[in-house]
Amino acid sequence: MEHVIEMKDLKKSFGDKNVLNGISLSIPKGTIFGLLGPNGSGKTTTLRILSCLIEPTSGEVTILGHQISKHKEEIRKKIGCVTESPGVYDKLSVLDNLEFFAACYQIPKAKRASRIEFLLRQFDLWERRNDPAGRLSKGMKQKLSIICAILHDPEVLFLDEVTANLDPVSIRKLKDLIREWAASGKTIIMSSHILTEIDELCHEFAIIKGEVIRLTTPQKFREEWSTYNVILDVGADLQKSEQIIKEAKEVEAYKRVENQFHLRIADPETANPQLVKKLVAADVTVKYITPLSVSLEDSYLSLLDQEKEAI
Ligand SMILES: Nc1ncnc2c1ncn2[C@@H]1O[C@H](COP(=O)(O)OP(=O)(O)OP(=O)(O)O)[C@@H](O)[C@H]1O
Repeated sequence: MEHVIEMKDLKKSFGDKNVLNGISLSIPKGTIFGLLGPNGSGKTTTLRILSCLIEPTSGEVTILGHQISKHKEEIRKKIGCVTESPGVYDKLSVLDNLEFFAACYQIPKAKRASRIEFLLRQFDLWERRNDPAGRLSKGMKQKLSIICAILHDPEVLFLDEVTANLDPVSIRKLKDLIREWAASGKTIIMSSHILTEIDELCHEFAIIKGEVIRLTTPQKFREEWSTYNVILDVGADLQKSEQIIKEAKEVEAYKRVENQFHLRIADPETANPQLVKKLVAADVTVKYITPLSVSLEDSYLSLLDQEKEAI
């Protein structure tokens, strides 16, 4: 598998404060990769190192085959980054900001105007093209910094809390765009505190707290933290059902939640029908049996609780 980004034992200290204690991650081409972690866990620091904005204290990063310690200029041409604070010039107009970035990225003059117009229209900023960037709303400024980051059509994108300040319609559009970029082979690393965003978008994600404490996919992570995976509703036949559930070899664990049972069943597709047969044979009315899904947020909070207890 082609890894577009390789981080090896990345460490970063600010003075005597160790912020990154050895992050190693490999990210394949076309992946949307999430960075998750509590405040101050080092997400922005990691993204700033990857974006060549700050130097690591030690460790190495390779992006698209170039070592960051040796080939920053090569890397900068091929990456785009959206950081928490939009890096646009308030006194310049929207168009002049983009002209400036286009010149920095050495986008050929013949292509600049059409590329800029295309992106401004895509992000609903065309009508505001002559306004100074300082007069844009926070969300509009965020869109402008996204355009600045993708103007040169980079192969790798770093997005730090990219949906902050955007309205729901713009967030939906941006999510679709992020999926399109990945489908076209771009590699994206995004940090977010919004777990549904990680869940909906990311193929894989790492939870970091100075180091990687979990590397997983949204689905695997939910499965890992879901103690119960099936809901059974038997109406009024609670006692009789409980006896059957207790004795059923298909059920690994269960708990009663009001008028329902939450069950842990290893192989629901084959085990559920057998359990239902047993219940029906005992004259229990099975109202419904359905998968119990756990949100990524529940799983994440459970993990952080467990980490706290371990300290
Ligand atoms: N330039 C700096 N000088 C000193 N300390 C810094 C600097 N930049 C970051 N830090 C510290 O490094 C730690 C990690 O910060 P970072 O911004 O990477 O966290 P984060 O995971 O992005 O947090 P958040 O979710 O709050 O955005 C924090 O304790 C922060 O105060």
